[in-house]
Amino acid sequence: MDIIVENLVQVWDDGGDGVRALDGISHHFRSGTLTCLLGPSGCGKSTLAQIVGGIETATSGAIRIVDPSNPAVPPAKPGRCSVMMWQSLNLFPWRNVIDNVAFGLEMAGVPREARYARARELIGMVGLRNFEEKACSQLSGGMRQRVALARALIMDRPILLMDEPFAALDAQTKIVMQEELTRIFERMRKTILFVTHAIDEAILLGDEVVVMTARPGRIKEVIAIDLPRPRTQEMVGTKAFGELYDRILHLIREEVLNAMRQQDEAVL
Ligand SMILES: Nc1ncnc2c1ncn2[C@@H]1O[C@H](COP(=O)(O)OP(=O)(O)OP(=O)(O)O)[C@@H](O)[C@H]1O
Repeated sequence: MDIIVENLVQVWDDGGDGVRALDGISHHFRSGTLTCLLGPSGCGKSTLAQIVGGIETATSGAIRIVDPSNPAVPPAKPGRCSVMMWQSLNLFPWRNVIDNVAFGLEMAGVPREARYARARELIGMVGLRNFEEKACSQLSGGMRQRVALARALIMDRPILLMDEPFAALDAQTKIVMQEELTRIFERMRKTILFVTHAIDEAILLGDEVVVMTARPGRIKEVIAIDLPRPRTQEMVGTKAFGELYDRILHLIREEVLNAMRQQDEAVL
């Protein structure tokens, strides 16, 4: 599904003048591509993901979700065709892996046998075969992340929204999960919005990187990542990767400094 965002503005109620989180965001997120949203803390990345996911409604502007291969079909409702995965995974620790993964289908009334069959497929896909019966409280952070990914994928929605899903992982586990995600993405080709603070992660995963300004969030620049797929960690050391990194770092540094200035002014 294509996600077409037009002049999106979000002003959060803070009991005063309001917090202008997004200020005129327009972008076309193309079907089957992975877009990374990158920007300083508080620039509105999560806000944008939540609005695209239908969890929040924008103050003004429009979102159209359309199937590019079937343009005559009316736009879909944001919440209906997306699923969100957060850093705080919201797994049920007392439930086992398979019941966590199958949760969405259980809520949708899918019979036990059918939902377990699908859950087993996805548990295999994320590399957790034979862990079906383990309680989630007994799993490592990386394994819980895999459960959360399988739980999101089981909904089979065309749009996957990922808000810093790997931020809490140790460096090695993060590398493995990034490679897992690229592998799954190349296989499933969903439209993915991936919020991150990490430039290297954005380049490794993304077809494009949307660099946002300090609050109020606007789009500063969109960088196409033309590295070949499949992507692997070995690419991080290449000249092409380094050039992209430097270019994005330059853009981000300016915005992080702006965000820090804003914070200083708020304290004074
Ligand atoms: N529900 C809310 N109510 C009020 N203000 C909010 C709400 N959600 C976010 N904000 C404010 O909107 C601004 C943007 O927040 P958001 O979480 O979208 O930024 P972000 O770029 O994702 O930040 P970070 O990288 O630190 O997670 C911040 O100033 C934040 O405090």
